[in-house]
Amino acid sequence: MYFIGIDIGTTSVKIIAIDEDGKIVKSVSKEYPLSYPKPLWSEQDPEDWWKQSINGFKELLDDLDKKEVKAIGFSGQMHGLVTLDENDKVVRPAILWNDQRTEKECNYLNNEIGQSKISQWTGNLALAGFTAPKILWLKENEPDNFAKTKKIMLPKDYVAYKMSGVFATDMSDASGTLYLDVKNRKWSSEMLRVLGVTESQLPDLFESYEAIGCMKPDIAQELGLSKDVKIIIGGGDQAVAAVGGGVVKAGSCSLSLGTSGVVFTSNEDFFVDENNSLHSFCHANGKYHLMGVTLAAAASLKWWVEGINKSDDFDGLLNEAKDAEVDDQLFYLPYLMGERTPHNDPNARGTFIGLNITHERKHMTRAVLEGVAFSLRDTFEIMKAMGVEINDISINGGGAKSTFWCEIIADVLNVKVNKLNSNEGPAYGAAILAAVGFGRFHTVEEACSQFIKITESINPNEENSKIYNEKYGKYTKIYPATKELFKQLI
Ligand SMILES: Nc1ncnc2c1ncn2[C@@H]1O[C@H](COP(=O)(O)OP(=O)(O)O)[C@@H](O)[C@H]1O
Ligand SMILES: O=C(CO)[C@@H](O)[C@H](O)COP(=O)(O)O
Repeated sequence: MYFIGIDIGTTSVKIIAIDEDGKIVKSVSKEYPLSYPKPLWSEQDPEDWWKQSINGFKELLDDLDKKEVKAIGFSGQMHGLVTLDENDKVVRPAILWNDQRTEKECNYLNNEIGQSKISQWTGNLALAGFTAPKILWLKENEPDNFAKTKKIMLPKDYVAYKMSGVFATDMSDASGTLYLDVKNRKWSSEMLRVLGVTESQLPDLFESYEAIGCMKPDIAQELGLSKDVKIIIGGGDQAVAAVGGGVVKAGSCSLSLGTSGVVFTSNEDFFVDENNSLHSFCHANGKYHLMGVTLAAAASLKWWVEGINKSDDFDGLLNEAKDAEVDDQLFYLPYLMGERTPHNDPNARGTFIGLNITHERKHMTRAVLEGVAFSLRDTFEIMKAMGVEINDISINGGGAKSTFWCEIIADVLNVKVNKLNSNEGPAYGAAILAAVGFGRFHTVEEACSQFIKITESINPNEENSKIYNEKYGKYTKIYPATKELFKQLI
């Protein structure tokens, strides 16, 4: 038996097949472009997700016994606004999670409607990347497109819809729209009224491990699969990555080093932190979770390696950076796309501070890795202040390929960092949800306990932790000192 997990990531679609014991049999990945048509904008064409998903499936299934494929589970980048017209054609490019154009709409929601109502209705506050402010933006700036929109969905739901014909989403991904009543796991009628959207424009809600239907016969035929292959809706990539990392028990913690960086804890019950500064969302196991998000984590490294150094040699640049001593005077702020946790500031910008004549590329690469780790520590500190006790974290995402970066994170957070038998994060979690939805397991927890193994633990280095603790103290002073300047510069 094979279960397939598909993750519609920001840089690529990743598809993996696992067997009934959770062993990865094959994995493929297909890239697609990301466009920044204007400052603050970030968009993708949903058709690219679909085309590359089909190409990826064909490659994955090439040498697998197709009749053994039983179920497909989904995961995807969260918050993206996908709009379809009455003929199910995409109305405009999807507006992504890291798009920052909605400051005005967020101010309207948080200040005019008011934070207390928004939080009471949804469990969260308006942030620029969330879906609700994007709908308000569309209504105001592209009224013809708004009028044409008959279906509103999230990235993975678009691919699942094309594959199954069922208009569906799940609680974990829907949490990031800001029009789900997270606590009660239903659409918020109050928020829909504010947005001018009706429930008929929204997908039906499922839990992440539930089957929404089967593969459409024409797609099954194209891929050589049975039309009885079950489609399991899956979830937002962060909740699903947490499943892939076994973070399903209350208090357990994961860290994702994808395009974004995320610190995530699993909770039994719905909970909102004092300042509502963390995302308070439904988990993919039917319960709840909290997370904080830095918008440019591995995106900072990709920008540095590919964009600035015009190289594709990630390992080469990272190896070079190992030679640089920890330098307590050189800092990097990773706010290339504005920032969510803890500043919630679309105007924040990336910065190197403290450069001197002796600095070389290796020092700057190291500063990039450290700056992302410090930004993740900001969320970690909020969680610790809430009384969440974190002794170890499981790590996933493309950045976790670098043991050096994992070591820096262990030192900066002063916790043990666990690498797992699968570094495929969301795609692996999606395959686990497929196995649960097919009926191989009764619960997500049962599947995780059988499939997930720690392969390597990285303990913090006491001396480096001390140095980084002091360096973090200085780091936290840079954003407040530059905040007003960033605003004036934009
Ligand atoms: N060898 C490497 N070491 C560390 N990071 C890497 C390496 N190769 C790629 N990456 C990082 O992995 C990121 C992609 O991670 P991934 O989890 O696939 O992101 P997403 O799901 O957002 O598409 C790239 O942005 C890049 O910075
Ligand atoms: O906005 C969020 C979570 O709230 C991001 O985590 C996106 O879901 C995209 O994730 P990656 O592409 O970085 O995995």
